[in-house]
Amino acid sequence: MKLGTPLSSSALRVMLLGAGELGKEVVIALQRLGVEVIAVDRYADAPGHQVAHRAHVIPMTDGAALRALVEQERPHLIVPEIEAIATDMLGEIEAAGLAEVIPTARATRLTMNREGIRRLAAEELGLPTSAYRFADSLEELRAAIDGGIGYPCIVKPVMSSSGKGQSMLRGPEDVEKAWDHAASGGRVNQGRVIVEGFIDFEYEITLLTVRARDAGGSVQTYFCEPIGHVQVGGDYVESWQPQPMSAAALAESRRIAGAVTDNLGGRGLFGVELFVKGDQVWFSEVSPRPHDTGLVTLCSQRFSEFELHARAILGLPVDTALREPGASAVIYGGMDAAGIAFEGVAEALAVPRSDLRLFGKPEAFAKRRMGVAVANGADVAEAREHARLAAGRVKPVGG
Ligand SMILES: Nc1ncnc2c1ncn2[C@@H]1O[C@H](COP(=O)(O)OP(=O)(O)OP(=O)(O)O)[C@@H](O)[C@H]1O
Ligand SMILES: NCC(=O)N[C@@H]1O[C@H](COP(=O)([O-])[O-])[C@@H](O)[C@H]1O
Ligand SMILES: [Mg+2]
Repeated sequence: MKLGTPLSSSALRVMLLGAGELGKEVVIALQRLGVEVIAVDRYADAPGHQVAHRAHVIPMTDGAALRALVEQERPHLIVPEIEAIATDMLGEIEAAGLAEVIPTARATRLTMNREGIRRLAAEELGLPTSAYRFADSLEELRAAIDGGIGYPCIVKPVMSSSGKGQSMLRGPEDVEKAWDHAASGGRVNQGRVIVEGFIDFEYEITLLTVRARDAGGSVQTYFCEPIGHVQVGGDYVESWQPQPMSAAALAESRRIAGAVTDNLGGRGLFGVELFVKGDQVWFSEVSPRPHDTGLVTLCSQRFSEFELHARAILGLPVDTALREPGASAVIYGGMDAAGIAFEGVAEALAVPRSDLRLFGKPEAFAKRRMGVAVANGADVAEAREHARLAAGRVKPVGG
């Protein structure tokens, strides 16, 4: 893939579908390599819009609108950044040779819907996962739980992320509430849910896995050090790298991540989510793109997950080495308001070895991720302390 000069006839053009906090960092990484970047999202002034060469707002789940924009912009690469996209149209675009879809149109189709990736991992690849069933109505959901999943269990819309619409159920009295919550919480209301048996894991990790060309030009699989994280209500609040693991659990994690990403194919970085107990590992899900818990790599790796994604998709070699222990801690909006301001930034940055990203989202919600603190330390425990302290000092206030 030849790199050229942005905004000229030699430009290599990349279109991001989704321009949130993760996309913003990918845009910056691509621009550092002289790529012309077009950022697309469902709302105006998304974080990635603010740093791209051009910005567009379209309903990305509308296939016709997506095709029209691709024909107008003629990107060489299309890089999905969020799951809610008209992935069937991505398949048509790929088949027509209009653009290359990262990592592949099939990977984005399978992972946008929990059913696609779960059936692939568990039924085709035979990988260990929680028990699961799918349901299209409250009655079917009750029947699935009574018919074998049991309690506790977790209900999620088949299309959602960041914990939206997710509930943990402890008994029959929780079923109706969980169904209603799922119906209102998915990014695309499909009226279908997955119910999963609860896995009583010791810890959970994201294993960032990169499919990139080596010096000889063939695609190889590279693993980053495991990232540990804490989730509240299905959304990540803290992550750190490296997560200590037994040699057996690490080998099993790599086996699972290798199997899934080999099958999905293409080039790019994947976030493989795994649950671990002792030497036992369960596959949970995979993002065929940078992962929110991987924000920690902004301070812990030689190259962040965003830089690795940029390199991999451009056909360039990668280096997944850890630099030093690091951690990240999320900053939520804490209120529903547009154009908020942030106090305490100087105090936050006075925390030793800390840094911040304020994403610039035009509108805050109480539980919308508006920023993140990252920090290093002598070890993971100290890095976590620094990151938590820095994040806690940033106070969103009304604009
Ligand atoms: N079967 C399960 N057993 C135990 N915990 C679970 C299970 N499924 C999900 N969780 C918990 O909920 C979190 C979020 O679940 P999941 O990753 O499926 O949601 P998500 O909406 O796709 O989130 P994201 O987009 O942030 O990855 C998991 O990281 C884990 O902490
Ligand atoms: N777990 C997936 C994830 O973290 N995705 C990140 O959040 C953005 C959407 O945020 P928003 O809902 O605040 O617009 C996405 O665009 C992506 O950057
Ligand atoms: Mg997840």
